[in-house]
Order: sequence, then structure tokens, then C-alpha cells
Amino acid sequence: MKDSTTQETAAPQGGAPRRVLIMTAVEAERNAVLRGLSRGGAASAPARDGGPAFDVRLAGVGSALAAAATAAELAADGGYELVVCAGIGGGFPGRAPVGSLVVASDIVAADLGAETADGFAAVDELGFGSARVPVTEGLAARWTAALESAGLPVCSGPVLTLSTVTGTAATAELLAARVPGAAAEAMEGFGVAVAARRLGLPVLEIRAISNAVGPRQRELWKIGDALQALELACSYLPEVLQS
Ligand SMILES: O=C(O)c1cccc(C(=O)CC[C@H]2O[C@@H](n3cnc4c(=O)[nH]cnc43)[C@H](O)[C@@H]2O)c1
Repeated sequence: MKDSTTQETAAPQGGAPRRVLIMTAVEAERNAVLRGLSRGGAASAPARDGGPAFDVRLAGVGSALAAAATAAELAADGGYELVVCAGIGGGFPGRAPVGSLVVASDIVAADLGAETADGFAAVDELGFGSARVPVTEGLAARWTAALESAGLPVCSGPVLTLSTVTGTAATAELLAARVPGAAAEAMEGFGVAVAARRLGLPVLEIRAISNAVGPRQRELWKIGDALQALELACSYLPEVLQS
């Protein structure tokens, strides 16, 4: 699947982004991100000491709300140079255990397409655009490396955006086969990414894993642990974006 959205515009002179918009689905995630950025010495606008300034805004749950909210934020303030989708998510068994982190290598709308007699056909195959948005590889690699160096459990791989939280082992297997290397699933990344790319802005997604993708066991979701992991991951972002 090839990305068919607008060509990415790098930060000025290819340098560090000076203004960063971070979108989360819910307030608890927003608070975790804010705590992390504060631990990492980040500033909210205006930027200090040449480091980036961050705004953390609510997207709501789901891709449509996330796209609308991100587009509205970007329309209200033309100064952003990087957009990040951050939150908790489900981890694919064997790829991302509960409590670990996934930095997206690609953001994939995994249910955007058609069911056919031969199986699922993505919009790419149908000729209606793309269900995949690539992230800014260099930044994603730097964030992953910083988290690895800090001894945090982290992997890089496709993060799937879905409208329905997976609730069976059969669906988990189907999705893992549909998107090779799938590491995590959540509900907002593609919406945030499409809004950002429409304006030529680079995009990243990070998910802290609260639950396994598979049979629904909501009582086992480790949301507190995932929010702590998200906070820690975001504490490295100011440094990563300056390096
Ligand atoms: O109840 C809470 O305290 C609480 C705190 C933070 C977040 C939540 C959510 O339920 C957020 C929903 C959000 O989580 C993502 N998510 C998490 N696991 C999965 C999954 O297995 N499949 C899809 N999405 C998942 C998703 O992005 C939702 O927006 C509750």
C-alpha cells in the first residue's frame, strides 16, 4: 500500500520542529503526555532555549473525531511543524506486550476497504487512495532508539487504526495476516495522520500497551501501567526532537 496523501514538508532547513501538536483521545492520556513533557523539560508555546514548544489537545475517540479535531487545531494555528498521535493501545501477541511501547513505522487504517469473495481488499487495491500513512522515519527511529537506550521495552512497527476494538483471537490473527508486522492497534492514528499530511506536516504515533489484541477481557486492561509508560516515553520527546 502506498501513501497518496500530500508530500511531507520538513521542518525549516530540515532542522528540529519548533512547534509540535500532540493529539490524544482522552483526558487521562493528555495528562500523562503533559506530565512526561514536563519531566523532559519541555515548554508550552513559546519555545524556550531553541527547544520545541508543545501543545497537547484532545481528539476524542475514533478516527473521524480525531481527523476533525486535528484539522481544526491545524486550521486555528498555522505554526505547527510536527503532529504526534499519542495514547494507549492494544498490543499484538508476540510483538508488543502489556506495559511496552510501540512507535509507529506506518499508520494503517486496517479496516478501510471492501470484503470480497477472496478476502479483504484495501482501498489502495480498489483505487480509492491509501489506507497507509508513512511516519517521519528519522524521528520515529530516534525516539525508538532513545527509549531503547533508556532500557524501556519498545518496538517499531505498523500501528493499526480500527473503528472497533478487536475482541476475538480470530480477528487478531486476521489483522496480523492483513498487515505484516502489525505491532499495535488503536482508534485515532489514521485520522490524525490524514489531517496532518493534508497540510504536508510530518506525523508520528506512539502507543503504550494497555491490553493484548485478542479475546475481550476488559477487566485485565492495565490502563494505569500504560499511562505511566506513555508519560515516560513522552519525557524523552523534547530531547529527541532537539538532537
Ligand atoms: O478508563 C480509563 O481510565 C481510561 C484511561 C485512558 C484511556 C482510556 C480508554 O479507554 C481510551 C480508549 C482508547 O484506547 C485505545 N485503545 C486501547 N486499547 C485498544 C485496543 O485494544 N484496540 C483499539 N483501541 C484501543 C483507543 O485508541 C481508544 O481511543 C480509558
